[in-house]
Amino acid sequence: MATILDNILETKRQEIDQLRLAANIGKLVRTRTTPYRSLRQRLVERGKLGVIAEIKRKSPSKGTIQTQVDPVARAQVYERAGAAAISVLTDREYFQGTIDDLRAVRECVAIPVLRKDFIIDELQIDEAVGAGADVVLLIAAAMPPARLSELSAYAKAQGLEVLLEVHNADEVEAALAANPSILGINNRDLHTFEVDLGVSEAILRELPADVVVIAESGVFGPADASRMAAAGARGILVGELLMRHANLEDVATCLSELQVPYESLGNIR
Ligand SMILES: O=P(O)(O)OC[C@@H](O)[C@@H](O)c1c[nH]c2ccccc12
Repeated sequence: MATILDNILETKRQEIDQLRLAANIGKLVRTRTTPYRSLRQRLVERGKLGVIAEIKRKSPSKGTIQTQVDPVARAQVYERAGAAAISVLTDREYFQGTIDDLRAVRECVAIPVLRKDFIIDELQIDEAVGAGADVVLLIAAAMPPARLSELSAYAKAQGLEVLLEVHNADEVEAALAANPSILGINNRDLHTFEVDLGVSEAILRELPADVVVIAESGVFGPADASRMAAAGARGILVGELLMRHANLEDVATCLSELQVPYESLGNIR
């Protein structure tokens, strides 16, 4: 049976056909005026856990998460509350985002912005460049290892950083061979939606210490954040917890509490 990831990738192939048409008639913006900002550097330099704060209205596993979303106001609060970067879900069909959300966010903050989508083609990377993204997500489960390396190299050649997402030990080898800027370990299985923070802990245990890692999904409070930091993650990617708050003051408080200082932890990698 087709899983949700299979369905999403099928939709992406149709969107890429549209992008190709746009590119052919010169309607795909590939140039940018804004400088590139390094998320990797921000994660390595700070003495506390970095939070990549996400803008996500809806998801296939949770349905509608928040109806009142002003991406610009929210992004500014994320930045003010100390986020290491902002992740913008740009998939329309399954997450109710758009590339225009990313463009709007880029224009109102100075911290790095991640294009979060299901990227399987160079044209989507071109589009990310044009919209002002600093980092793109590539998902190991979405393509064969050789293609992963190809797209990673292409994105880096455009000046972007690559966040490469894995979910199990089998994907790690291909991911590291693609030489990502940052390795992301998704605690959520994109086929079954099952979430387990133990996934990050298990994979981190086997990784060389010089790999910059962020733990993605399933963080629902400071205790979870501390757990991911203690396992050796430099950062966490947080969506639902922040998005459930409609009140932006509450968003800021919630985000501040997740940035746990490394000194407070016992066994840091
Ligand atoms: O809402 P959460 O559980 O905090 O998760 C955020 C983020 O990790 C999640 O949105 C995500 C991680 N990898 C993805 C790939 C595609 C779409 C979404 C994702």
